[in-house]
Amino acid sequence: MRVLSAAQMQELDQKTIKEIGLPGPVLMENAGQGAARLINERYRHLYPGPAVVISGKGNNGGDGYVIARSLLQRGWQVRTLVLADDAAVEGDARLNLEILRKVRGEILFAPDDDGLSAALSQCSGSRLLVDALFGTGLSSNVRGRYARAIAWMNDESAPIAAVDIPSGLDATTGRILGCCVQADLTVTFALPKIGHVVYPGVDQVGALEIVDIGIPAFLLEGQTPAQILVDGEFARHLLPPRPSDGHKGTFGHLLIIGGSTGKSGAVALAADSAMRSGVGLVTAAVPKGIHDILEVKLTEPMTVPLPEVDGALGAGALDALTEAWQGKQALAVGPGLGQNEQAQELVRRLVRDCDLPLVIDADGLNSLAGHLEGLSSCRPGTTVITPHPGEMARLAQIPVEEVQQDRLSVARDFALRHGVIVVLKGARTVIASPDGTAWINASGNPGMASGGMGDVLTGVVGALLAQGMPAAEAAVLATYLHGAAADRLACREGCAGLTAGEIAHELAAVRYELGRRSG
Ligand SMILES: NC(=O)C1=CN([C@@H]2O[C@H](COP(=O)(O)OP(=O)(O)OC[C@H]3O[C@@H](n4cnc5c(N)ncnc54)[C@H](O)[C@@H]3O)[C@@H](O)[C@H]2O)[C@H](O)CC1
Ligand SMILES: [K+]
Repeated sequence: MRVLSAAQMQELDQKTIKEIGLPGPVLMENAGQGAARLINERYRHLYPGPAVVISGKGNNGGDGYVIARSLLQRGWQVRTLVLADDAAVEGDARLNLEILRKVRGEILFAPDDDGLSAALSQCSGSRLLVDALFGTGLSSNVRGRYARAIAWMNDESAPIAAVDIPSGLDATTGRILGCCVQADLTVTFALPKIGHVVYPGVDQVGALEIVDIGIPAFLLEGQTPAQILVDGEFARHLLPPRPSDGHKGTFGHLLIIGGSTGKSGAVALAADSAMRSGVGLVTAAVPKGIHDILEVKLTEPMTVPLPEVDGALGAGALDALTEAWQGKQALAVGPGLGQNEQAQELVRRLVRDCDLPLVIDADGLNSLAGHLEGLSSCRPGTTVITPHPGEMARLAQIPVEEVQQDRLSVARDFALRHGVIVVLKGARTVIASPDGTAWINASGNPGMASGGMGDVLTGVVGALLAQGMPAAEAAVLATYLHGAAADRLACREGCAGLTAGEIAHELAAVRYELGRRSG
């Protein structure tokens, strides 16, 4: 499902009005009536209220006036609190404020602090709150009486139904701008916004419902860059074919490069999860000091011992690696690699010299921090990097706080600049392509917050690359399957104490069940 930025939604609104000729008041009526219907259904147990609509002076408030009128006509006791002067309300909102007045809606104006205190004292004890204060027009941190109104709503015991987006949430980044309504229900229009589906926004919206307000879907066609929420319905269409006459060679051979003393498990997890993701063959190229350990840990995957220095891959391993990647379909570089300078130099040379599809993770990524020129030698759009926020910060040379402030933009900018697919891991992992398209993964849970999970993801990405999937699709599907495997396990064991190895064991079943879903 597509998700929109605030600007993209406003562009769609305006195109519908100007190019299609659907007047703004009709859009607002459709929005308000649709929202009122859902509110009336969900809060039937609170009928007939009293309910209060807390509105701003913009079109989000305009939606609120339509909702107030619609609830009034359904028999609800409704009052509307406008945090502005009467005269400040303009345009389509003005039209609906006048209509609300003519249908005898009770309207209170709170243009200043004193007015707000007086009005709120009349609204205490309401059974239902409707948040129509700010929508996609919020453009800065919420302050003053607006912040007081939000705090008041959150402190009341009544559930809050947010119109379009919880007030205080940035529709484009999902950031909280000072303070934010904690909604029980959010009714949005046409399509979800990015802010609804990324953290911390995800925690603010409550139940998310979408109302069609009459915007033709074809208007989306030309709109770029696209953002896509990846759920099972979307992911299942990415599953690669599995020809019944397929053999090991059909499904590719993945070479995994990594490991160091004390970090053999990372390679083992990546190799095991690759095998469970449908690849034909896996070979793990590791420092010879841990080779025997891997021979014991791994059964199906093959192993190759490489020259080492201090327990990690040494510069002398390049020739052996060059030979090892012959005849392979993809490489996965980094699990357990370590921070040894020779191993890091080896990765930089490999990235420069190898033109196979590549997934680079963990210390493989740290090798590239400050040496990004190597990425430009990769064929555009064939290399996947899978940083967590700290690794992304080192690669982009910005503070990790800045990465987390706008994950989508950081991932997108890096992908665009370096021609790679970026998988920026975390709750609601973001995948970004050099063409600007971004995906937001909806699967996964806090049970994934433990060591080894990234190695498992690396194995899944590598396995799908080796099966011939285009890099962006492989990254999106792998991220979804990885989270869905954790969800499948969490259904039985909860979200604490899950191990990466157990999640890897769910991968085959998750892929099978996804393939059996029907549209
Ligand atoms: N035809 C349409 O565009 C439709 C829009 N819909 C609804 O409209 C809102 C977007 O309305 P907009 O007027 O652009 O802005 P808001 O109502 O979200 O904001 C109100 C107002 O607030 C001011 N403002 C912005 N930031 C702050 C701040 N930090 N502090 C104080 N005031 C602030 C700003 O000047 C705005 O004017 C959209 O969400 C929908 O709910 C209809 O649904 C469909 C048609
Ligand atoms: K709102």
